Amino acid sequence: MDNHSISVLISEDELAKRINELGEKINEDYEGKEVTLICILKGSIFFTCELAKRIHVPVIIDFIQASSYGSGTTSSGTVKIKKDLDESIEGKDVIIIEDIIDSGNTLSKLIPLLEERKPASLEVCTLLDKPERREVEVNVKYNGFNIPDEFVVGYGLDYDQKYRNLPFIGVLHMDEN
Ligand SMILES: O=P(O)(O)OC[C@H]1O[C@H](OP(=O)(O)OP(=O)(O)O)[C@H](O)[C@@H]1O
Ligand code: HPA
Repeated sequence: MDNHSISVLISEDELAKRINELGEKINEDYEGKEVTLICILKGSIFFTCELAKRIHVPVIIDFIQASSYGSGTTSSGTVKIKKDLDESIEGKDVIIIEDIIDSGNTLSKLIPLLEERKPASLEVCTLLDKPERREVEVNVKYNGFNIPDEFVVGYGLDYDQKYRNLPFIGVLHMDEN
C-alpha cells in the first residue's frame, strides 16, 4: 500500500471563478450557434458538467473515452478508443473538453480522428495545462490554468481511479519510504 498526501493547488472557489470566465468566453464566441461538447471520459466529467451549466447557447453533450494512462502516473504514449461518440459531429461546432493536457498524446491522436468526421469547427477547452510536459503540440483555444509539472488529482482527475471526487485540484505527494 503506498503512502501519499494531497495538498490543495487550486481551490473550489478558484475553479468556479475560472470556469465562469471560460463559460462567458464560450457564450460570446458561439453566440447564435449550437455547440457540441465532447467530454473525454472519465476525467473531464466534472469540468464538462460545470462548464455546460454556464453556457447559454444550445448545448449537446457527447462522450468519448481514450485511454493512455494505466494505473500509475506516467503516460504509456499509446492511445486507445475505449468508447466512441454516440452521434455524428458532421457540420457541428464542436469543443473537446479535457481535464488536463500533459504530454499532449491523447489529444494529438483524438483531434485528427474527429477532424475526419467533418465538424464545422473543432476547438479544445482544457481545465488544466502542464506545458512543461508537452511531447506533442496541441492547439488549445480555452485553457483554465497552467500548472507546474506535478501529478494532480481531484475535480475528475484520478490516481489509480481514486480522488476524482475531490472538489479541488490537489498535488499528490508520494512518501519517500
Ligand atoms: O496529454 P496526455 O499526456 O495524453 O494526458 C492527458 C490525458 O490523460 C488523462 O486521461 P486518462 O487516460 O488517465 O483517463 P481518465 O480520464 O479516465 O483518467 C487525462 O484525463 C487526459 O485525457
Ligand atoms: O497530473 C495528472 N493527474 C491525473 N491524471 C493525469 N493524466 C495526465 N496527467 C495527469
